[in-house]
Amino acid sequence: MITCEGLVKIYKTDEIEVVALQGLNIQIDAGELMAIIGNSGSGKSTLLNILGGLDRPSAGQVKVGDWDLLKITDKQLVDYKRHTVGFIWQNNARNLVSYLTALENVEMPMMLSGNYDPVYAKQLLEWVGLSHRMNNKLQELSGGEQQRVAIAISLANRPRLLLADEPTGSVDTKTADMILSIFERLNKELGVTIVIVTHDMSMAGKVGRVVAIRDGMTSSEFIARNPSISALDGTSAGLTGDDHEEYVVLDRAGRLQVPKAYLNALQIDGKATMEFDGEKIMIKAPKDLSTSEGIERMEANSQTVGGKSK
Ligand SMILES: Nc1ncnc2c1ncn2[C@@H]1O[C@H](COP(=O)(O)OP(=O)(O)OP(=O)(O)O)[C@@H](O)[C@H]1O
Repeated sequence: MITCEGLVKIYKTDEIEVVALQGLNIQIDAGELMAIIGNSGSGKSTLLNILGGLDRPSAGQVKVGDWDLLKITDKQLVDYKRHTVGFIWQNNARNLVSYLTALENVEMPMMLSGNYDPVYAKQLLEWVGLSHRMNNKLQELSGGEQQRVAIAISLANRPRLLLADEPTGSVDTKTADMILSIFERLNKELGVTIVIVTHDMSMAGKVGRVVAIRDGMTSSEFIARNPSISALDGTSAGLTGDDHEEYVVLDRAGRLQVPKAYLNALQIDGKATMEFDGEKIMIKAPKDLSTSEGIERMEANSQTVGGKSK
C-alpha cells in the first residue's frame, strides 16, 4: 500500500534549511495496523503529513496505492485527500464542529464529497461505541468521546488509509486502550490500513509492527512474536521484553543506522572497523593509534611509504 524509498523532506525557512527526512525507507502493506515511534524532531509528523497529502516531499519516492505523491498534481491531491486517506490528530478540534451533533459531524464530509450515506454514518458511530450519543452536540461530549467522533469522521469517505498523529496524546490510559481496540476493530471489519504515530510506548507495544525513526531515517523495526496475543491481551508494557523482536533496518545499498548510545559506549566517531567471521558482522572502534600496537603499525607504514618514495 505504501512505499517510501530515499524519501527526503527539506523545510526552507529564510536562510535556514532543515532536513526533516533524509532518505527514509518504509514499506507498509495494505490492511496493516502499525505504529511509528521516534524522539521529538525525528520526522514522524513530517512523514505522516507527506503520506496524508498535507505536505509535499522534496525528493525520493513515495507511493500510496496507485498514487505517486512526488508527481501528483494539486488537483489530484484534492481527490487523494478526499477519497484515499483519512486523518486523525491529537487535537481533534481541527475537524469537529462543536454546535453540530455527533451524527451531523460524521454526515458533513459525506455531503461535501457528494456521498451522503446516513446509514453508514450511524454504523461508524456504532463501531466507535457512540450509538447512544449520536444525537448529542459535540460540546456535550467528553474529550475521549470527541476523539471517537473524530475517528468516525476520518472514515466517512471510506478511505483505504487512516493516518493517526498521536491519537491518544490527550486522553487517559483507559480511553487510549479503547481507541486502540477501535482501531483494531476497524482494521479487521473494513480492512483499512492504519498508521499510528505515537510517543506512547504501551500503545506501540500492542500493535504487530513498530517502526522507529531516528534523525529522519528508519532505524529499527519491532515485530510482535505472536501478533494475535500481543494485540489482544493488552498487557504488554512496551516494546522491551519478550513480546517483540527488534530488527535493524538496512536500505537497498546495505546502509544501516547504528544507535548513538552504542557508538558513544565504544567511543566510535567517524570511523570503525568491520569484521565478518562467516556468521556475524562485528563493528568495533578503530585501534587506538597511541597504543604500542598502533605505534608499531604507524612505524611499519611510514617505513613502507618512505621506502617507496626513495
Ligand atoms: N514547517 C516546518 N518548517 C521548518 N522546519 C520544520 C517544519 N516542520 C517540521 N520541521 C522540522 O523538521 C524536523 C522534524 O519535525 P517533525 O515534526 O516531523 O518531528 P516529530 O518526530 O513529529 O516530532 P514531535 O514528536 O515533537 O512531534 C524538526 O527538526 C522540525 O523542527
